[in-house]
Amino acid sequence: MPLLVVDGLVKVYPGGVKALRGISFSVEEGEVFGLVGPNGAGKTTTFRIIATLLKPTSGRVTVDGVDVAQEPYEARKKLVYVPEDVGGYRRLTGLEYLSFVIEVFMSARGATRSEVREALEEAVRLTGLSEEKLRRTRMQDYSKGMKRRVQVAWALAVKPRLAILDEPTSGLDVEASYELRRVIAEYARRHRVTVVLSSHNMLEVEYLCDRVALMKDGRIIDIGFPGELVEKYNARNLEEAYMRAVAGAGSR
Ligand SMILES: Nc1ncnc2c1ncn2[C@@H]1O[C@H](COP(=O)(O)OP(=O)(O)OP(=O)(O)O)[C@@H](O)[C@H]1O
Repeated sequence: MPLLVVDGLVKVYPGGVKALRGISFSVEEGEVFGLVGPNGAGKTTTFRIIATLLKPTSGRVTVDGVDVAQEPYEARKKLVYVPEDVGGYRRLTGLEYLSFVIEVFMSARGATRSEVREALEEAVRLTGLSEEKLRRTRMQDYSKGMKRRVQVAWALAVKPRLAILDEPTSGLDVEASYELRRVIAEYARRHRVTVVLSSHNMLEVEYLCDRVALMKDGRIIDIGFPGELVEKYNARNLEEAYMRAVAGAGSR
């Protein structure tokens, strides 16, 4: 059974905005799966439903066999959600932040002290920062890129069944994005952590994702391996494939 199953999700927000119009996809264990599409396509809404933070109007999601609407507490033990902009915790140092979030996540799963310590060491390693810098610098004083790296580091280091990363590299410069992509790709493959991420950047998902879903206006217009989609739309790259898929979907 796939690790993540999204089946017929519909979300109508109060006020009548139809954010999701019936989307379905599934993600296998260890896969890096990308949702791509423009602003307002419904990526964050999908993530918030999977992460148990939002109830769908209809449809169903299971993570590792657990229905997220019926058993949200069980589901939360299996997943980590890193929103695009994590606020708060500004006054904690990087190390305090990592210790806090790792402790909260792992103790809910009944981890031992030594497992928590191991995850913290792993997270420190994944940040690429020295422990000294993490000990000295408050979250509010990191650059946006470093903050994202700290957040992604803990999300991967606790080895969840599913890591949901909302636009992990948005707003980062070329070097910081490259480095963060490398960390995600390498870690997911090495530890078989299933990753679902969103991005506006087609080149990024082409590099990072095993499979992608192309979204527009609350619908998935196509889904497949990046190379397969490029070929299917007779395109030079995923960006061009996306544009052709959108044009085709519009004329149907
Ligand atoms: N709380 C809300 N109340 C009403 N409408 C909302 C709410 N949150 C999102 N929407 C609307 O739902 C639609 C989908 O938004 P969503 O944030 O899921 O898209 P997105 O693909 O993540 O976009 P972005 O790339 O800009 O983050 C948009 O039209 C948005 O305006």
